[in-house]
Amino acid sequence: MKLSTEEIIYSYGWFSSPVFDGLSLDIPNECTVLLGPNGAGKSTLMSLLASAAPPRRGRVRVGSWRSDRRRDLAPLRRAVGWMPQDIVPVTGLTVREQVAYHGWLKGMSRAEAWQASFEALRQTNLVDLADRSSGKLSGGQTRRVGLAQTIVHRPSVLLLDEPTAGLDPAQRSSFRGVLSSLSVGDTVLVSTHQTSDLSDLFDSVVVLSEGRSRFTGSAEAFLAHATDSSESVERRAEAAYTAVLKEAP
Ligand SMILES: Nc1ncnc2c1ncn2[C@@H]1O[C@H](COP(=O)(O)OP(=O)(O)OP(=O)(O)O)[C@@H](O)[C@H]1O
Repeated sequence: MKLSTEEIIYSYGWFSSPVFDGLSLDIPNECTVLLGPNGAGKSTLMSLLASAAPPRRGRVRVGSWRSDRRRDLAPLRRAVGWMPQDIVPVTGLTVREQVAYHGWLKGMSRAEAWQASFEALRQTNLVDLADRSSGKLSGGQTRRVGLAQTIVHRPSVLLLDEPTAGLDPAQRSSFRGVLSSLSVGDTVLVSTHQTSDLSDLFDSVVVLSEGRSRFTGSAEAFLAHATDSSESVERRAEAAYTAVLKEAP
């Protein structure tokens, strides 16, 4: 599904300098990794793509919907599943209830959301934890609950903001396994600082720096920025990232 920004201007306050000052970006229609240094604007971009925040100027397009057309906002938000960095447990709910609740928030009926929650838990290997209190889980389990509640309404576009941050290598590997086996979303955008972590998952790459796009293209074109092609994909991804950031904007 088409996912793009057009001439977006956005700042967190009227008097602060803009995070984006006319950002136009076409997100490729596949699994894309979003890279960029701290403060580059990755999380802000994700929240704008999910229409959780309105740009001051410009628009987001998701499929045929536009964020600057009032009647489009509800279907646009339903088409998108956004997993922010912090997953907040809903006090007093079990894992399955929390996942179903997010389906209901996206416009599903209660019965439909309850039904869909089981499938989301199955896809994220959480069926065994369905009746556990959602506030009493490990970091890795909480991330998987975050993923389950993001996919419960079967979005066409999936936005995952640093989904593996703070996880140990085993949990990262397990989360990656879950991610690669998901059968939702024809457009998936994953922000990360761990280039190596997701190298086997991404088809294309976007690099942001200081609110500007520094690279958008296929993974192959991205890796071609690394000079030593005999290195592993992980090492080439790191070298390519450094090279792209060093190039003149
Ligand atoms: N709630 C906020 N209020 C004010 N400024 C903010 C807020 N959130 C982010 N910013 C600023 O917006 C800019 C972009 O931040 P953002 O979190 O989008 O970057 P990021 O690329 O996701 O960074 P990181 O990799 O550290 O998560 C930064 O300059 C940041 O200080």
